[in-house]
Amino acid sequence: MFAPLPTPHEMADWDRLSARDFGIMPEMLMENASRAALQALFDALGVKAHSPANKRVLLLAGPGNNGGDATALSRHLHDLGHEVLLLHTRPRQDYKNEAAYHLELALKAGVPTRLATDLDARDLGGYDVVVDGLLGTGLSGELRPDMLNLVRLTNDLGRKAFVLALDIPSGLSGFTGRPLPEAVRANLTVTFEAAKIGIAQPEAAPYIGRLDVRPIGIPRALRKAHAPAHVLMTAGLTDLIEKPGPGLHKGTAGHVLIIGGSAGLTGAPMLAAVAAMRAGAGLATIACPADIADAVKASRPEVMILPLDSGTEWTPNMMAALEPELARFDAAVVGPGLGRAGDTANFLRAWLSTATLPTVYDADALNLLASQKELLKKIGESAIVTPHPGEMARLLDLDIAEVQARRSECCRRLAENTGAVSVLKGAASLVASANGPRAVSPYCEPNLAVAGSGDVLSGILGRLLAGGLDAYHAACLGVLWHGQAGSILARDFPYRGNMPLEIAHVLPQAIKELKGHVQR
Ligand SMILES: NC(=O)C1=CN([C@@H]2O[C@H](COP(=O)(O)OP(=O)(O)OC[C@H]3O[C@@H](n4cnc5c(N)ncnc54)[C@H](OP(=O)(O)O)[C@@H]3O)[C@@H](O)[C@H]2O)[C@@H](O)CC1
Ligand SMILES: Nc1ncnc2c1ncn2[C@@H]1O[C@H](COP(=O)(O)OP(=O)(O)O)[C@@H](O)[C@H]1O
Ligand SMILES: [K+]
Repeated sequence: MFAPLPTPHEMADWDRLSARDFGIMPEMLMENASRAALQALFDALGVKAHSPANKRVLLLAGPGNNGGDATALSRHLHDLGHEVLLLHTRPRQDYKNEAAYHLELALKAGVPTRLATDLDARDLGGYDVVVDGLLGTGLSGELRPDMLNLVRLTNDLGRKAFVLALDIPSGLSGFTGRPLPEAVRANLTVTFEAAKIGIAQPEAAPYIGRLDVRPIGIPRALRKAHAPAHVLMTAGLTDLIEKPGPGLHKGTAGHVLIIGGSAGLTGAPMLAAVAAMRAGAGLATIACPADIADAVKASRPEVMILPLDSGTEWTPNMMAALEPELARFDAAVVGPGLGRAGDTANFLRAWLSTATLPTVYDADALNLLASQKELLKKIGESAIVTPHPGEMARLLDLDIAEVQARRSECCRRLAENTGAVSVLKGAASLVASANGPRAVSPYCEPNLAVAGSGDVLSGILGRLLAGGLDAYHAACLGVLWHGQAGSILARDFPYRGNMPLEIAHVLPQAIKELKGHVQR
C-alpha cells in the first residue's frame, strides 16, 4: 500500500546501520546497487542474456559513492563484452572506501578509464548509453562549476544517447527535488532500495524519466525498525476496497450526505455527489437551503436533495432540521458551495457540536474554520480536512509561499491542530495524521488543476468514509483514485481542457486500472 520515501539522511542511516547492526559491508551494497542498475538498464533497452554485447557505454563517475556505483557497473558491462569508458572526476588515488575498492576491481578487470579533466569533450561521440554517476544523495549546495559542466556535457550527449541516472539525476536535491541549478535529464533513473523524497516532488519530474526502484539488500527488519517519516502511496491501496459481491444492495454500498450549495454556488455540491456515486457510493443526498434546491438538482435525477428550512442561506435552524435525518447516512461532506454568507458560520458551529458522522471538511467549511480557529479542535479523528495551499495558509496564519516551501510540515501541523487527517492538495498531494507517516501522492497531473476538481475529491473521500475506511486510508486511497483519473484524462486531453465532471466520470476506469496494476 505504501513504499518508503526516505530523505537522503534517512537513507544514509539505513546504509550505516546495515553495516553496524547486520554486518553488511558497504562494498556489498555498492555491488548490489550496480547489479540492480545493470539489470534495470538491460530491461529498459531490451538486452537479453543471449543478445550480442555491442553497446558503447560512457560512465561518468563523480567523487563519492554514486561514482562508486558507476565504477562497479562499468566492470559488469566490460566483463559482458560491451565497450565501456569510465570517466572519473577525481584522480584515481584519491577515491576512498568502497568507491576505491570498486575502482581497484574495475582496473584489475581491465576497464578503460580516463580522468575527466584530461579529456576533450569533442572526443566523446557515438555512445549508445551514458551513465550518470556524478552525484547522488550527497549533493550539498549548488553545483560547483566543474560539476555543472559535466552535468551539461551529460545532457549534450543525451541528445543522441540513452541516459541512465544512478540513484537520482545529478544536480537534483534528494530533499526537495529541485535542480541546483541544473540537473541531468535522464531517460531512466534507477533508484536504490527506495525512491528518495526529492524524486517524488513535482519539480523533479522533468529530470527523472522512467523511475525504476530496485532493492539492494537493506534488511527488511532494519527498514521496519527505522521507517522513514514519509511514504509513497501505491496502487496496492486499491485492495482496501473489495470487488462488490453479486448480492450487493445500494444501502450497504454507503450513503453519502453532501452539505453545501448556496446562492450562485449550486454546481459544487452536485459535483461532489456525482463523484461519490462514480466512486461507488450506493446513494448520495445533497442537503441545501430549500430555496436553492431546484437549482442544485438541475438536470441530475440520480442525486437526491434534502431541502432544509427556507431561504437561500445557511442558518443554525437547518441543523435542527437535519439532525433527525442523520441516522440514514454513513458519512458527510461539508463545504462544497457552502458559501460564507450570513449565519453560515453558526450552522457549521451547530454541525460540529451535533453530528458524529465521519466527515470531510472542504472549501468554505475550511475558510469558516480559519476565521473561528477555536472550532478546529472539534473536528476530531474520524474526519478529513482537505485544504488547497491558500486554505492551508489561512488555517495556519501563514502565506501561501510559506506553505508551499514547507508542505509536509504544514500538513502535519493541521492534523495536530484538528486531530483529523489532513490532505494538502496540489501536485504530489500530501496526507498526514497527527501521528504516523506522511503519505505523498505519486501524481503530478495538470489535468486535475481545474475549478471543481476539489469538489470531486471531496465526494470520493465521502464515499470511502461511507464505505467504512478509517480517515487516513480513505484520504490516501481517494487522492490516489483522483490522481489516476487525472492521468487518464491526460491521455485524451494532453493540453488539458477537461471539465471537472469528466474527472468524476473516469473514476470507474481509474479504479479498474489501479486494480489491474496491483494484479500484474
Ligand atoms: N545509502 C546507501 O545505502 C547506498 C548508497 N549508494 C550510493 O551512494 C550515493 C551517496 O554517496 P555519497 O554520500 O558519497 O554522495 P555522492 O552524491 O556520491 O557524492 C558526494 C560528493 O560529491 C561532492 N559534492 C557534493 N556537493 C557538491 C556540489 N555542490 N558540487 C560539486 N561536488 C559536490 C563532494 O565531493 P568533494 O567535495 O569531496 O569533492 C561529496 O563528497 C547514493 O546516491 C548512491 O548512489 C550505493 O553505493 C549503495 C548504498
Ligand atoms: N498539478 C496537479 N497535480 C496533481 N493534482 C492536482 C494538480 N493540480 C490540482 N490538483 C488537484 O486538483 C484538486 C483541486 O482542488 P481545489 O484547489 O480545491 O480546486 P476547486 O476548489 O476549484 O475544486 C485537488 O485535489 C488537487 O490536489
Ligand atoms: K546520479
